Amino acid sequence: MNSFIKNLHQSFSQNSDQICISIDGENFKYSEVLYFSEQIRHQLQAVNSQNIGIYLSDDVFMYASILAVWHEGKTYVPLHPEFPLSKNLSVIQQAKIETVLTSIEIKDDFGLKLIDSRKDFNKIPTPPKDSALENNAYILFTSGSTGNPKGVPITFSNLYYFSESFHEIFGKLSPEDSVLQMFELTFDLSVMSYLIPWLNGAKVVGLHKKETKSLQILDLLEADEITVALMVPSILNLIFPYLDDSIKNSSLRLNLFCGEALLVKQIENWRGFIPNAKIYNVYGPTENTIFCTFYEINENIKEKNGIISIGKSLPNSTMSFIDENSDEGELLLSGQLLTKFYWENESKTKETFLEIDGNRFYKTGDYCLKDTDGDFFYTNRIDFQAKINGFRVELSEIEFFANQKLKQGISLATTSKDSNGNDFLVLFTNDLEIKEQELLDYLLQNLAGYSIPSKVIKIAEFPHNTSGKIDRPQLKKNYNL
Ligand SMILES: Nc1ncnc2c1ncn2[C@@H]1O[C@H](COP(=O)(O)OP(=O)(O)OP(=O)(O)O)[C@@H](O)[C@H]1O
Repeated sequence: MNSFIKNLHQSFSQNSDQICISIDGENFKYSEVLYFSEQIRHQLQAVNSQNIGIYLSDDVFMYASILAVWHEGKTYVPLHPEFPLSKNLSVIQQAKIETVLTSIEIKDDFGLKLIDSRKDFNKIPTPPKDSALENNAYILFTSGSTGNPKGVPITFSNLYYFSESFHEIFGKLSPEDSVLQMFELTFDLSVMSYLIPWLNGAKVVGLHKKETKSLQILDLLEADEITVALMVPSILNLIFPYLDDSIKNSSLRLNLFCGEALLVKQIENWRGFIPNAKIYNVYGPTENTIFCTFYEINENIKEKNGIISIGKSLPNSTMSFIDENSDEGELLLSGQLLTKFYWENESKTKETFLEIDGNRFYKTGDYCLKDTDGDFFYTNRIDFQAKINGFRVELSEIEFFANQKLKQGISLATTSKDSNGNDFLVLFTNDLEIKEQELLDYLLQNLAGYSIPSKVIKIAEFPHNTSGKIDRPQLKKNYNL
């Protein structure tokens, strides 16, 4: 049994009477989740192909399916009911999926063998099958906003090192911990949110879809006495309207943010609500297993342009720039958390990974800076960089000054092309009160003329993608930009 599966298996046996999953008001013990997973395994035994699709909504069977796939020595590939059929089909085709675990009625005909996760065969648990550490635990297909979705295979070894690093920096959890799990399986922050609790006998509290996400999160934090939560910063924008100075949450002890730039502004509003929590900004791409940096947010927050530092590397991962002597540039990642390649996509692999002196590096596409203490700062995605009339414009700088002027909410700067093919700047904000002219005047006092947006668009709410991040392409599409 590989050391990752061994740790997981041990935790399931040692914690059999603890609550493993709590969802939609129902609690399931570790022994029960294991039991469900054995029923699914029973059906998987007849399946030859390695990659198994999971097409389930948030219920206990979704989690049991993951365990079943791993215990059978196979790899899971999440599909998504909210993805367009063409994307699900592209994933199925690329990953050569022949079997899908599901319990919801699939209206789209995938032409595949579908396994109902809920069938009961009265099977008692058997030990996990042997599988190598180098086998893939899951393959995630990224959003593909820039073309065909690309598959990122993450091995048991990657997960083993991630969990070791997590425990070293944040400490082990205990069966007394309740961990909020608000992500779709297609987004790898879900993996931290169920895996770390599973390895420690803690409770995973899942979100169910019926209610508004923001309200549900606030409710669950309180009612389930959540102690650990990983969130995307955007969720704070949705939660803020419901926060009240008189309400405090006392149970949350560890709150991690990942996935997008975290703003000082957002944390200042939030930290008063969770007085007992240690708050960290963590950073990382899917290609380097969930996240690979950490920065603890204390009284004196390190920031650049209002964006909080992403800090230093987790153990088992490294950060560097191509030019060793420089303290800025495109961030490169290397180490034990790194995927080996894009799934069956040699050209993309060649384009994105570097080999220097026998070591492999991943080019993140993120422009970063490093200070003299060795703390890193994310500034922008290189492909988001704008050129206006030949001048390089930092979108994050425009957002920084705009945010200073806003009374509430945040701003998001983007570019579009006019009919002559020239870039122009657009600023979105969800502060409906702010007067456009006041905002532009303030920007004029602080920025060069070419950095002033030609258009300010006020919106009640930013669109979010299935990962919960602000959906920039959708936002632009909504306004024909
Ligand atoms: N703490 C953070 N601060 C700033 N940016 C972050 C942080 N964490 C993650 N990111 C951003 O998210 C990216 C990784 O996200 P992910 O792997 O989910 O893919 P994506 O780039 O959002 O989407 P896709 O590749 O599917 O189009 C990072 O490269 C970085 O740009």
